[in-house]
Amino acid sequence: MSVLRVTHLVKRFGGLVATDDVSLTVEAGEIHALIGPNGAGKSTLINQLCGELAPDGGRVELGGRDVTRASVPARVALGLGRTFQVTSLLEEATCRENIAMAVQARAGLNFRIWDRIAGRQGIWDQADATLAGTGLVARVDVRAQDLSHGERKQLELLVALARKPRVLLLDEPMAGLGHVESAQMIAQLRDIPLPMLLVEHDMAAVFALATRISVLVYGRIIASGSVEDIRENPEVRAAYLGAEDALC
Ligand SMILES: Nc1ncnc2c1ncn2[C@@H]1O[C@H](COP(=O)(O)OP(=O)(O)OP(=O)(O)O)[C@@H](O)[C@H]1O
Repeated sequence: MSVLRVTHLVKRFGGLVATDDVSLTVEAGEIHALIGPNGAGKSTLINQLCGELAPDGGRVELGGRDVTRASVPARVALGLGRTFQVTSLLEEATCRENIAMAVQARAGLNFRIWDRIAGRQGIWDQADATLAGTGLVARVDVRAQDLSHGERKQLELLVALARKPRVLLLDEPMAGLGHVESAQMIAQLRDIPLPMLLVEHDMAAVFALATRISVLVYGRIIASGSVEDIRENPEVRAAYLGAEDALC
């Protein structure tokens, strides 16, 4: 059974078909990358998977359950985790607090009784366990607003992981990162033992991480296959005309 299954998904904005009969799966143990030129419909697809945008047709299944009409929180509760193109951090809170709040949200606890609940120490312990061995371990007490762009991206990923998802949707995790930070992010993603759908423009990162690649152009998946299949596919190269170096 696929961890995530999308079947014949359609989304229209007026006359524009932004997601045009898209079918794809994310299987256990795979990093399925979704690539495509600007405006191809990648964000529109992710937003439908998360429940932020209702599809006009088709079906989304999470762990075999139909979630096509399910709310965002219902999907999170079923194990859907995501990172965002635009930051979702609590700026005034430290790294440790950002993660603790994600742990707490998963536990469904009330913020006002945080100091009184028996499980308080457990929340901090889980936050520390999430941070242990990561590039942020020396930055646990730094506020999100004082982190570098690369550190913020790392923290966003850890916040998503603190919710203990079963599958991760990653929306451009490399965006805005320099060479060194990208390498760190690739290493961090490689260490995560979760199936992922990775939307990314950075082809070096896609080729380094993906076990399967699907190519979206004008809302349609025009090719899907291994890294080698996609690199050599003439239709894909044509879709990236002008940016062919990206596929080398
Ligand atoms: N809310 C909306 N209303 C109308 N059109 C929209 C809306 N959202 C997206 N679109 C259009 O749908 C198409 C797909 O956009 P989308 O943002 O999903 O592409 P993308 O592949 O994520 O692009 P990028 O790589 O630049 O982020 C574009 O033509 C866009 O202009």
